[in-house]
Amino acid sequence: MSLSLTEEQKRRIEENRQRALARRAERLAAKPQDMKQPNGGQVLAKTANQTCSNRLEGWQQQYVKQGNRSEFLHQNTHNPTGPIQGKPPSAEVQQPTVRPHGIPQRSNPAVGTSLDGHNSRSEPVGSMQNSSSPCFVGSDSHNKVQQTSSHPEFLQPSYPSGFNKVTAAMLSDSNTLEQTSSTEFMLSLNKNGIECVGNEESQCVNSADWESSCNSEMKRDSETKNGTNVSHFYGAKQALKPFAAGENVALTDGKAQVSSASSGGALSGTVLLKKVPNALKGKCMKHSEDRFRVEVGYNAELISLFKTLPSRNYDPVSKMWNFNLEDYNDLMQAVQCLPSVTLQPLEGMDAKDFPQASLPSSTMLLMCKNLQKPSAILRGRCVLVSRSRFEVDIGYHPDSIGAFKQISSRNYDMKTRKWSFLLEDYQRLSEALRSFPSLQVEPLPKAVVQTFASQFEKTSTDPVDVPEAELSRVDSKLVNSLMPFQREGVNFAVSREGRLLLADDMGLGKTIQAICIAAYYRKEWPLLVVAPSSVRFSWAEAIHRWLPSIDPDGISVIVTGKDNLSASLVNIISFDLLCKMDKQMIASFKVVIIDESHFLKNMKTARCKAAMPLLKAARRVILLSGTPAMSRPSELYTQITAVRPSFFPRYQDFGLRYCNAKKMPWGWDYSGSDNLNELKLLLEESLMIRRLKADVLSQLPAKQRKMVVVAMEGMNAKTRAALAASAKEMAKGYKNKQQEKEALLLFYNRTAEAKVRCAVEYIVDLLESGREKFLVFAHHKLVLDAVCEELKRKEVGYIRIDGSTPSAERQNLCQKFQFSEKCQVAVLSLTAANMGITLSAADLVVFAELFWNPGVLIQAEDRVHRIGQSSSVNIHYLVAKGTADDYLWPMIQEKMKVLGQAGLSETNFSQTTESTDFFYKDPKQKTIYDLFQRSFSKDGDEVDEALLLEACQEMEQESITLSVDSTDSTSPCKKRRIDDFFSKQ
Ligand SMILES: Nc1ncnc2c1ncn2[C@@H]1O[C@H](COP(=O)(O)OP(=O)(O)OP(=O)(O)O)[C@@H](O)[C@H]1O
Repeated sequence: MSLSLTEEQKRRIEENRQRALARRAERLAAKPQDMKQPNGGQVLAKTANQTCSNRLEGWQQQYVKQGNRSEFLHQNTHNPTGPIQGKPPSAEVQQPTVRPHGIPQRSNPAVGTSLDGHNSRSEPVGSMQNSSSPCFVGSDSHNKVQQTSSHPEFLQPSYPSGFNKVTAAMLSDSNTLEQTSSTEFMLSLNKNGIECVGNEESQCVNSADWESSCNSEMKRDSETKNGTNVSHFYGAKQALKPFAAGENVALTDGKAQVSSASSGGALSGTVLLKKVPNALKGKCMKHSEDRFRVEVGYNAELISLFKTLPSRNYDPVSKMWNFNLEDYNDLMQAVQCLPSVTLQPLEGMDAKDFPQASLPSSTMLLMCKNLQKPSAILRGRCVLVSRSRFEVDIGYHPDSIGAFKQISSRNYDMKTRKWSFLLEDYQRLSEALRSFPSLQVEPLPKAVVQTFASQFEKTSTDPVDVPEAELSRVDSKLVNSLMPFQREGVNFAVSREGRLLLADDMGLGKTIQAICIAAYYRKEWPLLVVAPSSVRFSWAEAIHRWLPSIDPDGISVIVTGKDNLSASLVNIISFDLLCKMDKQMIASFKVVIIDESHFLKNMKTARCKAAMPLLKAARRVILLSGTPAMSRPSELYTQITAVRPSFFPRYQDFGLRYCNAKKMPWGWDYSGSDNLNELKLLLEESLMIRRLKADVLSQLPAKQRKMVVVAMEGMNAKTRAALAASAKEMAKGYKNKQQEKEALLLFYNRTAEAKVRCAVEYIVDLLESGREKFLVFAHHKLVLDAVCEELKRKEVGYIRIDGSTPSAERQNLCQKFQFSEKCQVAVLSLTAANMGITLSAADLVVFAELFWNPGVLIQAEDRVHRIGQSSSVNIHYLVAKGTADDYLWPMIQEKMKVLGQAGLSETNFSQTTESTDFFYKDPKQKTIYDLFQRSFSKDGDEVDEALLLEACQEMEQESITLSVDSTDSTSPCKKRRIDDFFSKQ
């Protein structure tokens, strides 16, 4: 007999069933462990799906925007309802194909495996199907993917029914759980999170991409008003993004139990990590009763991990970390997050002692969180190491090694442990490295790429020969005088289109080269020369000397702010006056020479501010400096920018690359240095030429004398008047020789007073230019005192030897100058220290004052130019116009000829020094010159003979001993006689 139910009964039963179901659903929500029940997953998944439905739109929009995954979009278009509306809810995971080498090929995110046992491949709709779908929450007994409930602390009651904290975490954090096969999840942690698996090209993102996408997603998330903090995964890119601080790691999903269909057994709670093939291997060893240590090589991630363990201790001797056994399990579990490390367990403790199946403890979560921190990103950089090769400077990163090995030009340096490649492989390698999101590799600077553009395209490593410049348009006198290396300098300049930094060592003739380069561009003149004020007139002289085709009237030295700049063909101006000039007028110059360009090293100075716009506007920029940077690369920045404004438009870029720039509480510190070899290569290729004296010594004379015409405009009115009066008197003539001599000495004395300021200024400029050791000779106490005072004021180490220095002390002073680095200047009396001492540690001698006896001068020069001197010696004679120098200088030259002929001077003075034909245009001057000649020839004969005799004796002495002679061989008696003669003031 069949028992048939009435309609009413059926309705009531159905109502009760519904109520029961509802109660059960409530119970399930309250008791997460109940989710193990078959229906639990469904309930949960349904809720999740509903919750996430709003998000789907955003995700789709993102893809539309990206133009990516069109196939997926197409499928969605065909089934607009998708599983959310049209199908029973299910949590689905993606099922990528497995690539031969074991790394799974990421499949179309639309294709996945449903956790409820439905293979979503057969279902075209995949709105929640990508690997990181928030719908990965449900399970049943068949699909072997279960949401465990053994960690109730992960539940968050305020979540909608069916949500636990794990689910929420998955949803709220765009984590990176990837299913690598239908049965296994692969959580491939890389340096900063998840390894890129599958098709790198389409899926890997660099952190910059990620950041921007993350920002937009965060924005979208914050706009969600569904009452939950859940967000969703946005597809492949999102799944692959690196971890960021504050996220829950995919390990959270370790709460999910993943079963392996292939193995047939469930691995409860396991998150299987794919270790890279050449993972770093280490082992745990017993350290003490309650501690263990880890013996392993360097791995940045591992160290980050170690640092999260409370009981950590680093032993600097063994360079190993050890821990309390209490932390053992946590460590071993967390190590599973690191694909690049494997650790052998402690002896006697099997894997079962720290079951992989156990869910992550809070410590482990903390550790994994720490792994997500940006510090876990492995940072490195590409650095140029030669004209044709670059190096990738990163720590150990197994994946990138694989990429390196794909490049045929690779080279591994065992010493530095760095890989280098030909520049032509740069692009390829950069692309490969970009695919590792855990890696941040700073590229080569734009300036390097620009400069070595040809090397990026070809394999040739030969430097391109600099073509010979066609110099027929330049005065032949100049061209014929160029030494071979100077000619090369000019060729370089022309090949760089007249924009360069000529950084030859001091005394190698930068002036002649600069004049030649400027003359090559003569059609673009007027020419502007900016120089320290102490050498402005020397520039006028040099231009007059080397370019005789220029009318001397066309060369003007600007001495006051009122002078008309640009009125002449050649304009010479000091840095200081440049600041006072009209900016528009300054900017009109197309050819500019900057002498001692390191004067511009500080961009905050007025001189730099005045010069930079001028240099940027000019077509040809010729910077001259023997010491472009004296202490740090930051000093080069303005000079580089002056020549190539496009190289480093931002100081910070330059600072970060080459100055090891650091952010300090007070601002940026650019005082360091970094990548200097690259900087050198860049500069030499693009804009700088530098030869050292040693490089071209064979082309240089043993001594190079230079006349430096010092500017006298700073002379005070009283001195000027006194000098003029003296000259006027002398022009009248004298009744007797005594009067003549007295007048001359007075004139000489006043000359010293007039020159002292310029001489000091010149010495200061030399120091500022980086001259490390040099001699300064002067005759008058006034000048010696002024020089010493200034050195003292500037805290420059010096020695002083004059008539008052006891003989015994001279030796010590000389030793000090010779061997102490701090002792930079030797201030010497022309008559008291011109012989018997050796100061060959210097290779420059400056004569602040002239002297009528060339024998004295040559002897003075030879304090440096003597045995022990390996360099070419530079001699600078400071000559002041309108003073006694006008007469002394030609007289000296004439006498020098005689000494040269007598073999007493190694070099012929007149051949190596510059022309002096600007003297004696006025007949009165001729009268005075005759007076000088007459007086000093007659009265000086005796003295000259005595000096020459002593010089000969000294030379004999030197040739016998061939050793350093630092004793004063002049007898005190003779010396006094000579001193008396010359020091009558
Ligand atoms: N080719 C040349 N022919 C003749 N004299 C030369 C030549 N080259 C350089 N000199 C002389 O050598 C001396 C040094 O030259 P210059 O002053 O140009 O050197 P520099 O490189 O500018 O040195 P610093 O950096 O000290 O200023 C000068 O007297 C100059 O006239």
